[in-house]
Amino acid sequence: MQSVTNAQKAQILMNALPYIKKYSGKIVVVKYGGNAMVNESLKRAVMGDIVLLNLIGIKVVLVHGGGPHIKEVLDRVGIESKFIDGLRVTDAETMKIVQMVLAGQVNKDLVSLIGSMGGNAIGLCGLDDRMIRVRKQSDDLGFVGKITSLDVEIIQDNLDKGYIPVIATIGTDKNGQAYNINADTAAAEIAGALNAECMVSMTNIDGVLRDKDDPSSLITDLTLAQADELKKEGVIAGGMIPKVQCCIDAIQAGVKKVFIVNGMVPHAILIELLTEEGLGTMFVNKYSEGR
Ligand SMILES: Nc1ncnc2c1ncn2[C@@H]1O[C@H](COP(=O)(O)OP(=O)(O)O)[C@@H](O)[C@H]1O
Ligand SMILES: CC(=O)N[C@@H](CCC(=O)OP(=O)(O)O)C(=O)O
Repeated sequence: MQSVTNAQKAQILMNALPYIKKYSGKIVVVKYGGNAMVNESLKRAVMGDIVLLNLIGIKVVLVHGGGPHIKEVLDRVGIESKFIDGLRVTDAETMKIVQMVLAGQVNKDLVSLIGSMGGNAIGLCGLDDRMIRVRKQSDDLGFVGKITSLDVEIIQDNLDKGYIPVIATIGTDKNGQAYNINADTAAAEIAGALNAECMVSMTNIDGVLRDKDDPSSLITDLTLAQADELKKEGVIAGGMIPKVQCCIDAIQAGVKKVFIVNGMVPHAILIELLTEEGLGTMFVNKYSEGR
């Protein structure tokens, strides 16, 4: 590897200055999908980025998924994973496991990792302070919740104290029954309710591609009108349909910029937020000043 001089290192830090100024004091919601949590070293790199953003004054909220982790435990107890339009069919037994895995294992592992890297994280799920209130989405899906209201005060309070809130996407109905919520959907709603400056959705592909099998066909900038057009053309398919819809919803809820980035690229969040180039797909309401 080419060695970097101290002067070059200093210049790299200076190049980030305008971006640090832009985001410092602002809220950034990061959605970290289970498919991008492939190994410990990558997870560490992502949590390191989050700690760094927090230490330069950015108010980071981490909303995590954990679909593959849920599947692994369901497989172990002999329950088959079933999905309708990308949402997990969640019976009572499955719901117990979803809560155990998301709010227990995945949430606390991320909190602990952030702590080990010098950050202060606090683990929450939508049951805490009845933060995420839901109703049953449909009888076919069982305990899958549609968000009816969000009370983000507990997130705001923790941000004000300098904590990094780490949120598992379990909701509650008015009787205290727990419900499963897709993590992208919850992240977009949380970002909107917090009036976040930006949302970054980390997945296992570079962003929205014109041809999903050709990484060179990455679409770097998308207005809402163009995103709608790509959906109609069928360019956006499968798991990307709900993900893009969540990005559109977040922009419509007032989030200024929304990115889909490849969480398998080490330091993807830092590259996207703190450099001129960026690396994934950026959604904007209409063309503005660029990244
Ligand atoms: N136009 C497209 N650009 C990128 N990915 C696409 C596109 N159309 C379909 N996809 C598929 O969507 C997948 C991402 O969705 P998903 O696997 O549900 O993400 P996650 O698990 O991170 O929420 C990609 O891996 C890809 O196979
Ligand atoms: C209703 C529903 O489908 N919930 C998701 C929640 C986890 C999630 O969204 O995880 P990823 O971000 O890793 O996909 C599930 O049970 O898999």
